[in-house]
Amino acid sequence: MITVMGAGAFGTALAVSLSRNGPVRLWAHDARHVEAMQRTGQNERRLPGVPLPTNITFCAGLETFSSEDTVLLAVPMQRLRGVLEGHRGVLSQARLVACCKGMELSTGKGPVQIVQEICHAATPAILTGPSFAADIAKGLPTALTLACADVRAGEALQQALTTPNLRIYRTSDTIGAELGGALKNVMAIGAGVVMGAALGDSARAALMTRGFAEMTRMAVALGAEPETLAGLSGFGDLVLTCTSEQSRNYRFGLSLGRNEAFDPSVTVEGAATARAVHEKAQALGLEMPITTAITGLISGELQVDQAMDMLLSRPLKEE
Ligand SMILES: NC(=O)C1=CN([C@@H]2O[C@H](COP(=O)(O)OP(=O)(O)OC[C@H]3O[C@@H](n4cnc5c(N)ncnc54)[C@H](OP(=O)(O)O)[C@@H]3O)[C@@H](O)[C@H]2O)C=CC1
Ligand SMILES: O=C(CO)COP(=O)(O)O
Repeated sequence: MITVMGAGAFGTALAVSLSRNGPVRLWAHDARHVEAMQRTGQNERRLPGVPLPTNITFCAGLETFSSEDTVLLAVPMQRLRGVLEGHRGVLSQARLVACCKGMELSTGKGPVQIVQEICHAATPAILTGPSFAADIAKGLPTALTLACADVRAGEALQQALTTPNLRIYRTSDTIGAELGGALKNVMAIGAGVVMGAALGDSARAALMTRGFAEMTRMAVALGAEPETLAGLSGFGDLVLTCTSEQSRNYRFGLSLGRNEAFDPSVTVEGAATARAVHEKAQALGLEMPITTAITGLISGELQVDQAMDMLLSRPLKEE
């Protein structure tokens, strides 16, 4: 059976799609949320307007969990460690598929690394790539990357998680897959700033292209294959979230660029991740000027014109 931990927009959308293959269990950390989903047949809090199929069951505990189960971890990045530590006993030997995108602020680690650290005997994997929860929930066609270092387990997960609308590609490069998803959110905030400040489509294309160079530079320095970054989990998701107002990271950037307030209850993974990436780049001695500028914009230490001056006045170099 598949258990999805995290009843946010993404976990709920994955549960809806996977329920076409068989029964799915959807876990939420808040028992009142579980009760509301049972009562209304919808997740009004995080994915309103989507009827939840009857073969999705809801729970706030994992009492009936079997170690044969596959678990999708669809909680926000900065909450992943706490969720795993709270359920270490039951999850210790499961197949654990991280579905979150980001880098932990306190450690600079990605989701697969955190799963490995806490649940040593589990099989860790990550499901990532360009996919808005609302699109998946509507049954629109979507392609994702499943990364698992254990090739056999990766093949089994690829089969189990493919649905008529969800096409899954596989790789064993978990480092590349998790970094692609983390780093593209930082660039999506930057693209939003560019458009919010009316700097133009050409500037956004420049940011995406040079941002992709930064993403690849860091990922390769940390052991990723450059091909992974060029795939769905990197380039694919960068394109999606730098160009669509469905992206919360992009919308957050739009408000920064317009000097407008942004609803703090909305999950914006790129905000904490920008800081984590900036710190890691400094520790590794990597040049990541766009990430530095975006981090300064998010913290309020830089205004848009200062960030632009900083980027445009850098010494001229080869592409
Ligand atoms: N939405 C999307 O289109 C996509 C999202 N993702 C990724 O999925 C991950 C989750 O995002 P998403 O579902 O969109 O986020 P949402 O903001 O929709 O939901 C977050 C969920 O996490 C829950 N939560 C908050 N704190 C905790 C905690 N301490 N323990 C357990 N659960 C907690 C929230 O509960 P509560 O409501 O009670 O606060 C809520 O159910 C992110 O890393 C995101 O990047 C990936 C691809 C697409
Ligand atoms: O990662 C996503 C799409 O692939 C979702 O993006 P946001 O978190 O910016 O909404």
